[in-house]
This record gives sequence, structure tokens and C-alpha cells, in this order.
Amino acid sequence: MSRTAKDFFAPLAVGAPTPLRDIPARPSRAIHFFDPGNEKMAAKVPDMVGSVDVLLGNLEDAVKAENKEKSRQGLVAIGKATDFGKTQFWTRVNSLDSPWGLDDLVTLVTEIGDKLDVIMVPKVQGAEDIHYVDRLLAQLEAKAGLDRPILVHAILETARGVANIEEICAASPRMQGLSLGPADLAADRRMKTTRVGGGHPGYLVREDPTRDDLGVPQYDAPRTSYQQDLWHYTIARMVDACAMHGIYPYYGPFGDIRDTVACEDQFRNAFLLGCVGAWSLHPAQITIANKVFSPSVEDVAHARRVIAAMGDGTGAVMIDGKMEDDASVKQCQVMVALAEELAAIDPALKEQYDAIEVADV
Ligand SMILES: CC(=O)SCCNC(=O)CCNC(=O)[C@H](O)C(C)(C)COP(=O)(O)OP(=O)(O)OC[C@H]1O[C@@H](n2cnc3c(N)ncnc32)[C@H](O)[C@@H]1OP(=O)(O)O
Ligand SMILES: O=CC(=O)O
Ligand SMILES: [Mg+2]
Repeated sequence: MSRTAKDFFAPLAVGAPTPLRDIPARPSRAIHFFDPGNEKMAAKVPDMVGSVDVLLGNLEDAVKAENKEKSRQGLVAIGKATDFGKTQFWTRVNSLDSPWGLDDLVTLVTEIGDKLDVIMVPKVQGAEDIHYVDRLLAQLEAKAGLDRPILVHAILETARGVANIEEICAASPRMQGLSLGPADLAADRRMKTTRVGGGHPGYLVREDPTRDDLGVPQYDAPRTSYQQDLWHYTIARMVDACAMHGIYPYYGPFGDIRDTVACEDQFRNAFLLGCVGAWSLHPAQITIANKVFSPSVEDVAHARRVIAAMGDGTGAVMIDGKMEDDASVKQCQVMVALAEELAAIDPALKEQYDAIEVADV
């Protein structure tokens, strides 16, 4: 049996901070990955503070086995030396079954636990992985004398993880969110792809063949085909599980760094379906994520107009020939709440939203 309601929010170690009741909605449009052991990347981190919502020191995949300890120590040095201001500081540790996962958690919480907002745990299979991390973090937090709990973010990148998604989200009050890990998930599912996220030209639907005057199908005549989204099912499932548990869903990596157009499309699909952000692997992807995961000025103007017209939020009105009612005003409230949250940390965006004329509303 899982923990009862009465002890769900109790600390899991004597002296550990009390778990949060609600996960704060902090802007996290781009979770920017850097390798703390790569001198060139690490040198850029202090200047990136303030221009990206989340800086994440990555210790897992993309860091060579022989550099794991160097990267871990590099992250400790960056954590100690940097004032992150409003930018969140996250890490992705090595998986729990790897030779490095335990030392990552012990070292980071002990040395820079006061700076870390969220620990991303890869290849989470079920609630048991979160329970393990939950207890260990409580012990380490108590030992380090931390006064606020470190949150946990799980990557959805195994078939078992997808099957257990609801119990993963519900496993601990530390759960901050989930990211889709399309590369590992594709491998684990034995999908026949070789990419890091994004679409595939072979995954499509094709219109029916035209027929000649006798009704014979013209199989060789040109037919329009439409590429489909490989990730629709998993993202939608992730969004529902996160919304149900009051935590946040994210699209993960888009590996074709030069294809900024398709990256923007993939991020926007995730935004429209309910994700709050995506990973950025290269500085060029921060700009894309910041743009896509911020509501457009047009959407905010429309949302404010609907809210104003709906008064107490009940009933039905016509705006520009369309019916608006309690359900559409709720969508508009989601849009405006996000805009306000982002405006509080992004002065350029605030200026754009503030410039919306009363007449537009
Ligand atoms: C499936 C998964 O697990 S995805 C998550 C794991 N993967 C990662 O974290 C990858 C992180 N990103 C990277 O390693 C790199 O961006 C790469 C390998 C994709 C491309 O690197 P490069 O070929 O060096 O890119 P590019 O030449 O365009 O870099 C331009 C500059 O930006 C820097 N840069 C590149 N990526 C980053 C980054 N993520 N953060 C900070 N700086 C970066 C480079 O060091 C370079 O600096 P310089 O101008 O001083 O030389
Ligand atoms: O870690 C991310 C993935 O896509 O795999
Ligand atoms: Mg992965």
C-alpha cells in the first residue's frame, strides 16, 4: 500500500524540510542543457543567467564515461560560484542503475543542495524509483541542513515508465514534472527510428487513389500524403497525467540543431497540447523555446477580451461571430495567467503584453 493521506506530506527523514503542498508554477520555457565538464560550455553559463528560465547541468547521456566525475565536480564548482537570480538551477543525474547515480546525488545535495531547484532523474520505470530518490534526498537534505526540499523531475523514456505514468506522478510530493525522452523511448519501444526527437517522413497517411471513369483505382497517380506526429500519443498521455497530479509536462530534446523550423513546429505542438516548456541542447534552441512557450500577443489580447466580455465568467456571449462561454473563458484564464507569470520575469514580454490597447480588449 502506498503512503496514507496523513503521512504523504511528512518529511521522510528527521530534520529534512517539509514537502511542498503545491508545486510552484515557475517559468521554464527552455530547460537549457550544458555539460559542466566542457570548459567552453561551462564558461558560458554565468552569462546565460537571466536569459534562460532553467540552466541544467547534465551528467547523464552525452557525457563520456571517462568524464563523469569531471562533469560532476564542474557542476559543484558552477553551483558554488554562480548567483542564479531568477533562473532555476537543475541537474540531470545519471540513472539509478548506473555506476554514477548514487555519487551524483550524494555529492550534489551535500555540496550545492542549497542552490539546486530540481533534480531530473532519467529512465524512471515506476514509483519505486521515485520512492528511492525521495527517501535518499530527505536523508541528504537533513544531513546538509537544507531548509527547502529539492524537487524531482522524471524523464519518460521507457515503455514501463509510460505504462506506470500515473503512479510515477503520484509517487512523491517532490514530483515537479515529466519530460518526454523520445530518443531512449524509441529505443526501448523498438521503434524503427534513428533520431533524437522530431518527426519522421515515413510516418504518414496518404489520400485514397483517384478512380478513372470506370471506377478503377489509379494507384500510380500522384496522391497527397501528410506526415503525422510520432509523439502525439505519448505527449497527450503525459499532459493528462501531469495535469491530474498538479505537476508540469515538457517536451524533451530535438536533436537536429540546424533544423530550427521543425524544432519550432515540434515545440509548438507540445505547447498547444499543454506542455510548459522543452529542452534546449544548443543556445539557438533557447530563442525558439522562449518564443513558442510564451503566449502570443494576439492570443493574450483575445483572451483578455473574452474575460472582460464574460463578466462573472458564466453565461454565453458572441465575440466576432463565435460563441464564448464558461469553458472558453477558462481557457482564456489559462492563457492570461501564463502571460502574467512570464511577464514577471521577462521585461521584453511584459512590454509587449502591456502594449495591448484597451480597445483591443
Ligand atoms: C537524448 C538526450 O539525452 S539529449 C540531452 C543530452 N545532450 C546534450 O546535453 C547536448 C548538449 N549540446 C551539445 O553538446 C552541443 O551543443 C552539440 C554537440 C550538440 C553541438 O556543439 P557544437 O558543435 O560545439 O556547436 P556549435 O559549434 O554551434 O557551438 C557554438 C558555440 O556554442 C557553444 N555551445 C554549444 N552548445 C552549448 C550548450 N548546450 N550550452 C552552452 N554553450 C554551448 C559551443 O561551445 C560553441 O562555443 P564557442 O563559440 O565559444 O566555440
Ligand atoms: O534523454 C532524452 C531522450 O530523448 O532519451
Ligand atoms: Mg535519454
